[in-house]
Amino acid sequence: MATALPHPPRRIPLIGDVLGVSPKTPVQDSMRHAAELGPVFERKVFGRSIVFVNGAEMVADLSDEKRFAKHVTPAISNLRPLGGDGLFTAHNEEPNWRRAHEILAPAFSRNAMQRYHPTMLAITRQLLDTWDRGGEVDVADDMTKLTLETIGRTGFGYSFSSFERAEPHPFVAAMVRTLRHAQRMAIQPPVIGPLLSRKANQRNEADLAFLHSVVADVIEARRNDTSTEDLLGLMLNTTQPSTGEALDEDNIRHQIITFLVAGHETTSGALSFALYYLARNPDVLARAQSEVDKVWGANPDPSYEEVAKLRYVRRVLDEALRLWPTAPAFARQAQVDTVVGGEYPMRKGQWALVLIPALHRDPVWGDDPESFDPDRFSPERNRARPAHVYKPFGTGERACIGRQFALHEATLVLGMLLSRYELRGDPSYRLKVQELLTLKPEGFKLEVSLRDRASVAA
Ligand code: HEM
Repeated sequence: MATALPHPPRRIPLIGDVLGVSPKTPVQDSMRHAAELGPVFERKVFGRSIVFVNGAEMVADLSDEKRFAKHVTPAISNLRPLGGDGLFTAHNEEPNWRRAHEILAPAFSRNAMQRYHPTMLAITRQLLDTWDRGGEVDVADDMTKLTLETIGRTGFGYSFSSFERAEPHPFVAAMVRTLRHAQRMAIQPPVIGPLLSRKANQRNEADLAFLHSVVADVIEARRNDTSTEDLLGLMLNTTQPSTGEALDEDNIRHQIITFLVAGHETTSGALSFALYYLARNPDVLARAQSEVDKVWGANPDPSYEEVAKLRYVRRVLDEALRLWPTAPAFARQAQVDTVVGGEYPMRKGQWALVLIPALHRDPVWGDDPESFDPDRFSPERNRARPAHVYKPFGTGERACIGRQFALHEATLVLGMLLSRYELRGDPSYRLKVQELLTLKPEGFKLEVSLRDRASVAA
């Protein structure tokens, strides 16, 4: 942006705005700056400047698809060794973006969701089998097992045997390390940084090779299968409707890794935050539980259609994603010379980062944006809010392709857990948000026990 922007105090020449910030919490540090500096501000790190936008009016401008499009930031570019020109990391003009987007669209249709539903339910029941033993559960770990298994089996017919192992699948450990590596690379100092990270780079190469080998196995297992019922079937056996072009094998590998990562990290975080807020808010928990009992009855076996009937549970999820949108930022690049927020000129090619958790605390959300209130998402209050103030799934053509998948899966799982268990959080737990490109409540545990069915029936 051409106009001088507010920036954090104590800027150091050459180094920039690094005092008082931690490489482990870039999002939460930026949220603090947003609260102090207002709807737009700039941070400099080692000579690189990033403009952060979080005001509702300005985000509405950035959401205008005629003037702005997705920008692949340096942080996303660092994920290219993992995702290549897969959907998430592709530049807008790369032909494989539109090709894959068209080829994969049927995998996210209502029909496809109906097909995935029994698998999602079966995997949820595997989680219930382990929770039925009662006692303390590590919420983020269990939600990660569940969501990885769900995308693996519904998308690729591949099981990570997540519930049969004591430790998470090695794919998860390798993936977490590569995400951490990419996050560190995004803020390392020039020249000295690459020298210091030689060993870490070697480790990262080994992790990438391992991730690609898992994916090669996933493809091999389906080599002679001609079905087109899931993501992999569509990629192996169909072509782009508008051109007749197929995806090449390199790109298919990148798409699989993309979906395995994008398809589980964010949903598992969303479920974990929702459970955290349920445990913290007994009134909300009681209301959600009573909705599930009323709509599904005792011992539920919900059909696809019955999941969307859990209106209040869905609001709990929406509100958890308001406070902690688990993919916390997206970037927009000007396609023309323009002005945002009525006063900030942006030249064609300039870009800005939308800090979603700060947008979700804009004054349009009322004077107590930190409070957890699922009724913010009642139909009346939804209608009363301006457009473009709620963006947990990004915006425009490059918004999340898996939105309905995530919402169906998460509502189903929350409904099943609410129906079956008393959920008690540790009252001394203080929310600690872990940042690893996506957000999660770190170290959050629940004490679970089977509900007393007599009281459910009453
Ligand atoms: C609560 C869960 C989820 C959240 C909060 C979320 C959030 C997002 C956001 C914000 C973007 C846009 C990123 C950008 O503009 O740079 C995105 C893109 C994407 N998401 Fe999700 N996502 C979720 C679940 C899923 C699931 C379940 C899948 C797959 C089954 C998925 C696959 C993708 C893909 C492939 C893209 C890139 C789309 C494109 O550029 O064409 N996501 N997601």
